[in-house]
Parts: sequence; C-alpha cells; structure tokens
Amino acid sequence: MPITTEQSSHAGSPPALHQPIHAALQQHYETLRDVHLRELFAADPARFEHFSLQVGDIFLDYSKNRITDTTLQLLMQLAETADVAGWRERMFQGDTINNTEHRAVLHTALRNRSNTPVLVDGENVMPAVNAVIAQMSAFAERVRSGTWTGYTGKPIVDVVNVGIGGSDLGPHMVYQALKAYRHPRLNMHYVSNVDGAHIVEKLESLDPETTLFIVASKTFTTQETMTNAHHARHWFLQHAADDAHIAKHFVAVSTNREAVMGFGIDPENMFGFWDWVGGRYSLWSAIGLSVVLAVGAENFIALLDGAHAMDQHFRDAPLECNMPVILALLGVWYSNYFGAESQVILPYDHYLRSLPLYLQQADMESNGKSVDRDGNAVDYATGPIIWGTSGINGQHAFYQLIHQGTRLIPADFIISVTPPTDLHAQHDILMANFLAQTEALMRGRTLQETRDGGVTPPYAPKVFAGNHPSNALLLTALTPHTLGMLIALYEHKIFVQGIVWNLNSYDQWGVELGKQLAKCIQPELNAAEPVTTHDASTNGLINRYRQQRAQQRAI
Ligand SMILES: O=P(O)(O)OC[C@H]1O[C@](O)(CO)[C@@H](O)[C@@H]1O
Repeated sequence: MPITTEQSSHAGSPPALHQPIHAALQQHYETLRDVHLRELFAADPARFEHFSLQVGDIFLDYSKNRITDTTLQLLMQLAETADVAGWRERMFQGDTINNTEHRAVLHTALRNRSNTPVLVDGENVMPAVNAVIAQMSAFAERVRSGTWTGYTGKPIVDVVNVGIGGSDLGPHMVYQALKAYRHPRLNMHYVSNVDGAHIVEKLESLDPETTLFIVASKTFTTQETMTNAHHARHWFLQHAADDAHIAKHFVAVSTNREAVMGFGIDPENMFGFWDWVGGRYSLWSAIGLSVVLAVGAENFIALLDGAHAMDQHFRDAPLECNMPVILALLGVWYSNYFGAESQVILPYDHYLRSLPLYLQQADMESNGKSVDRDGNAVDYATGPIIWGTSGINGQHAFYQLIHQGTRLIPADFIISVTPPTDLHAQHDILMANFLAQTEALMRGRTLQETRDGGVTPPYAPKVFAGNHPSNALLLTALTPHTLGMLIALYEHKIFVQGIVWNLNSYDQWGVELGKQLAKCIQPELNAAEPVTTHDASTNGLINRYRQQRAQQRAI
C-alpha cells in the first residue's frame, strides 16, 4: 500500500526546480558533465582568484568545483527564482516561516549584536535576549570565581550538561573547539544517551560536592534528558541527602518554566529561551550556558559577534559574492544535477573534530524532507547525507572511496592557518596533507602519469579519474569569533538550500514520530502477555526481548 501525503495547493509560485531555470541548468549540466577540472584550470590561469572569497577571517576557495561563470550565473538565477533574498528578509524580520509549528525562526536575534529591534508578534525580543545573556554572564562569573559553591562550601569543579540533539551537540562541539580558552578549574561533561552506561560511567569519576548539573532541554519533556536528569538527581541526593541542596547543584535551560519547577529546580536558577529558537539552532541561546561557564562571557560574546558578522554578510552581500549562498548553490548543483547523495565535512583540526556530527543534525534534521512546505511530495533530491570526521584520520579510513569509488562526493575541507600548538612542523604536515588531498581529488592521475610516476605495473588500477569537487575553507585562527562565523555560515547555507528546495527547514516531524512510537512500545516490553499489536517483525522482536529479559531476571 503506497503511503500518500496530503496534497495542498501551492500558495505561491511553483518551486524553482519546476521552473524554466531548472531546464536551463539541466542543459548546462550536459555541456559540463564530461569536462575535467584540469581543463577548467588550464583555460583560466586566474581561476583561483576568480572563484574565491574572503569574509572576515574565513577564506573560501571554491575554484576546485565543476563550475564555470555560466554555472554560477544560472545558479544565481535559480536562487532568485526561489526568492532567496525575500525569504532571507522574512527570516531576519521574524515572520512565521516555520509554518507547521507557526513559529518565527530567529536564532539570528540571539546574536544580534547591533541590538536593533527584532519584533515577534509586535514585541521587540532584544531586551529579553540581552537579559538572559546578562543572567548567564553573572551566573558564570560566580561559578568561575568560586563564589558559587556546592552544598559543603567547595567551588564547582565539574559541570555536567544533560541534554540531547541541539541541547548537546552545539555546546559540546564549541566546548571542544575552544579548548584554548577554557577555565583551568572547570571541566565540562556532556551526557546525552539514555543508555544508562553513559551517565553511570560519567558519574563514576565525579564528586557530588563539586558537581553542577545543567539540565538542558528546550521542551523539558525529552525522555532521554529527563531520565538522565532524574538519575543525576537521585545520585546527588544519595550523597547530599537533603532536597534543599538541589538549588546549588542543578540549574535548567528551557522554555518550559512549569516543567522546570516540577523537576524541583528553583526558577531563579532557570535560564530561559523561546519557541522561536529551533533546537538545532539553539547553541546561541542559554543552551550555550556550559560554553559560557567554560570560556567566560567575553569569549561567548565573541562567538555571538562572529555569528553576527556572518549574519550581516549573508543579509547584505549580493548573492553572487555571498559565501553561504555560494556554498548552498554548489550543494544544489551536485545534488540536483550530478546526483550526488552526500556531502563530506573534513575538518583538518583536532578541535573541530565534532563539527561533522554537529552539522549532521543541523543539516539533516533541517532539510531531510520529502515534502515541501505545503505538504506536497517533492520530485527532486533534497538534503544530502552529511558525514565526515577529522580529515587526517579520514584519509586513513574512507578517502579511498572518495578518490576511486563510483560516487561523486563533494567535500568541504576546513583548516586553520594558525597552529593550535607550538608544534609548527606538525601543522605543516597537516596543511600539506590538506592541500595534497584537494589537489589529488581534483587532478586524479592519468595512465601516462601513472607509468611515468615510478609505479610498478599493473598501471590501470592505479589510475585516478580525479574531477572530484571540493571547497577549501581557511580560517585565520580558530578563535571564538571565527568559530561563530563558521557555524553561522553553515546555518545560512542550510537555510538557502531549504528555500531552493521549498522546504520548511525548521520542523522535524520524522523525529517526533519516533519519539511517539517509543513511548507506546516502552510499556509493552514488560507486558504480561505476548504483544500482537504491531507488524510481525516488531511483535517478534518485542516478544523475544520480553522472554529473554524475563529469563535473565529469573536467574
Ligand atoms: O531540547 P529538547 O527539547 O530536549 O530537544 C532535544 C532535541 O530533540 C529534537 O527535537 C529531536 O532530535 C531536536 O530537534 C532537539 O534538538
């Protein structure tokens, strides 16, 4: 039985990928599909200057893409057809662009360092945004200075952020990235998984007298987070023995005041945010509290400043020299014309090793959609599979497939020019590999070059077709400001792609379905009678689990 989606008529014009510009791009693709990047470089000695761009401390070289001036002109027309500029303005202005949840999308207001008014339902949100930043800064100052103490009077040493998805991945990634800026006494920990092993293992090494828990959940109903938070409270009270001590060891970050109070956290120790901040875009809100504790308010504000600088660039720069727009359209070019299925993210930076994981949620939870914003099934590819790891490790794991496999995998290479340590020679090795990989992917190696290169026969398996596209992103240094710019760059890239694909990038109904089903299944795992209400496979697995657990418990 086919699963159908409820069809509704398009409010506006057809999606850009149903308009004549799409046919023009398809035609153009036919002229370019067999052209090698080597030829494009040979034809234009200024290709690097031509297809590169500096914004603040981020330099983007996109010359190793399978594009010409015509490609970019057509892609820009696609963006115009999709009204990227109009939607961009709607987002920044606080229009209800998340149509299925009837919400504005205003993570940009959280880092609106110009402080110009941003209206939601006629109310300027900036005073509330600034008040939470001030509240976080004051709290962090007390914890960092040691004036905020635990129930036995000792300063806090360990902070556990209990959260999942956007309430974990963003702060965790930034905490890792900004190691150089961390407070020497404070260690942040991140517990997300409902698998008991995660929190049990974490608590083993912690001292309840010097541990602070941040329960981070936009909704304060997420099962994984609330289960872990309750376990943490139980563990704490086993030692502290008095509920009154909770106030010194548990704080909350949420939009749900009632639920926070219901958990037993003093609303004084709650850091609020708003439903117009999507979970995967919430790092800039109070969800960043662990980052403020770790690196201090000044550095957190520098992160916000960096994101704001990218917001301004994105809002003001013409489409053709707009970094997020360029990255987004290159992605569309490969997804919708070359049929690329994935996008690999390759940070050549130990401290950015969690960036691919963070971008998986940001991108795939946003644009992993098969219906457009009106609920119509789309007939074109949307969000790509995002994957990757620290680049240099990836070289020794999966790069073989990128070089010689059958799939086209566009790659983003990211590196900082400034070494993170004084091991300068090691940084040169890292940089050399970064460059070698982008060059090898682009050039490949011909049969003749293989023969001439001192390689032993057989030659044919050692030939590389090349022509694999990549972007190179050079950061001047991995500072809070540059990191803020980099994250905002990807957020806006995702936004632009969502507009071209006519998606609502700000809901996540697939995830919600999984949550609902898990809640139905959980009580069935301990049901007295065999379960028969699901399909045969799910029934079979539930009943097998029930029986085996019952046998284990009986022993
Ligand atoms: O912050 P919450 O409400 O606990 O939600 C956590 C995560 O769950 C999701 O709803 C689904 O993964 C994400 O969008 C969100 O970041």
